[in-house]
Amino acid sequence: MSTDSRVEVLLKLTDPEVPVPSYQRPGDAGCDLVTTEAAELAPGERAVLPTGVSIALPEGYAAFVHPRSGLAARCGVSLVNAPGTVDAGYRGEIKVIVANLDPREPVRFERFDRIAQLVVQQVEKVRFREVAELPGSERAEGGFGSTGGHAAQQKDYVAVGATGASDLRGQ
Ligand SMILES: O=c1ccn([C@H]2C[C@H](O)[C@@H](COP(=O)(O)OP(=O)(O)OP(=O)(O)O)O2)c(=O)[nH]1
Repeated sequence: MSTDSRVEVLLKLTDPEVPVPSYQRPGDAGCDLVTTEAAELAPGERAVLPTGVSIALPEGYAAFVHPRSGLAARCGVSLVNAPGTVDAGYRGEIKVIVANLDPREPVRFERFDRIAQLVVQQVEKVRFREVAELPGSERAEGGFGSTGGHAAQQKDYVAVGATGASDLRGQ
């Protein structure tokens, strides 16, 4: 009997030289994804980079493409859509939408540089039931800074379609 409790995910390499994504250390939540194309991003620029892998997740799972914090801290690299969502039914190559948020320095990726990490999670499917009134709660409609704590950065938020922006002020 197998003692391996890990969830099996089918993987196809769309680039045969790509290393199979793996966890760097025990306890890591994400496996690193590499770019198969070299790219240079000017400050503020973005690119959709191929990873050379496609997967078939079991039903009830999704994979999330997360930024790598080292790249973010050192180079200002983030993902435009962080976290990117890979649906269980998606069979195409996983792509990573990187952005260079550094205001001054360009960033260069070489082929097989690790640019993101993939976190696989179980996801619930819900069935929406429409009601006239929602049950009460302590937070009620408070949001967008309603608990305070960042007065120095306080700004007025204008919600698209909102009639009264004051509802959304963080105070
Ligand atoms: O960072 C990402 C995000 C998504 N995808 C792939 C897998 C996902 O299943 C598919 C669609 O993504 P999403 O649903 O986020 O995109 P959409 O803009 O809503 O497109 P669609 O209309 O195809 O759902 O694109 C990636 O490869 N990388």
